[in-house]
Amino acid sequence: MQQSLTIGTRGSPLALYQAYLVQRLLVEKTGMTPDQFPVKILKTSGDRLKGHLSAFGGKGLFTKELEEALVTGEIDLAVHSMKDVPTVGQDSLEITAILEREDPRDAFISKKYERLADLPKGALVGTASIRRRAQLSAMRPDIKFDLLRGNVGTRLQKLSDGVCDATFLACAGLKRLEQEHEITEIIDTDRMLPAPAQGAIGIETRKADTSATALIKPLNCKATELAITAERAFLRALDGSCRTPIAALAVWDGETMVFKGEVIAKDGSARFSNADQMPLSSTIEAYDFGYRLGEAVKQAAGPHIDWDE
Ligand SMILES: NCc1[nH]cc(CCC(=O)O)c1CC(=O)O
Repeated sequence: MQQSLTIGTRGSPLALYQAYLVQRLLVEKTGMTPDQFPVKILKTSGDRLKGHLSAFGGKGLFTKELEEALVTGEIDLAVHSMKDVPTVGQDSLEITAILEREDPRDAFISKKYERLADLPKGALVGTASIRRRAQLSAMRPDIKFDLLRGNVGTRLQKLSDGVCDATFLACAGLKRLEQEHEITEIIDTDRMLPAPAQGAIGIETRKADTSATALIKPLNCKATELAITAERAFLRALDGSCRTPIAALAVWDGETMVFKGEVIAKDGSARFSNADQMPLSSTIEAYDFGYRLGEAVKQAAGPHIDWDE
């Protein structure tokens, strides 16, 4: 009999869904049984705090404890939303597989208005995301913001309670939680470019754990891996933390990667973007491509953007 591998995850419904998705895929691929992939819930600092994520150091809030548990061997696999994974990680760990990406777009959700364009002057939007806030401010300087924190279900409940006029959530999470019917309007990526890696799930392992690596590797989706590599390289070139509003999306046109990335001032008053396309097939090419585009944006944005404070 094969050994068992413990899957570590946060306890939110979305995190749990993702952990059990990985368990199911592993069972399908390996012929092993679900109990050989027990799921262990860990609380992360991101699950405890209130307020703006960026005000708490940002980096790794939802992943740090999972990575520590991986290092100590308490768990063998960590399942992450790649959007929440810092671009600089632990040396002894690696993202071994990235699952096929779900819809990367953002969804506008409101009980009062049918479209984003219908929001009246001075409407109150609930979001803890500095990227969505900056992008929306650039489009609509009149909009007011309120922090809306908590997991997807909590936020939807608060919206129903009328604490704000609208919110934005990733389509991916809503689809996975079968809450797609909550979507009021899907926002095209030309209007709101998603966070780097939005919609992608990654599985992290210890580099030294070659048996886990061998089991996980077949779950990797190459097209998604290359896209996420480029988007995260763009992010890394611009900012190691998550305190600057940065967006990036790579999509495929056949063998050609079509990339767009941007950095926005927190108040939406300045915006620097870059787009390019290139046929590529290796992670090194994807990384270089995204990194170069990020460096160019950083150069252009320079003093116009408040990088960190
Ligand atoms: N930071 C929270 C977070 N991390 C990943 C997702 C959505 C799922 C995904 O992008 O894969 C969300 C919630 C949201 O932004 O709506």
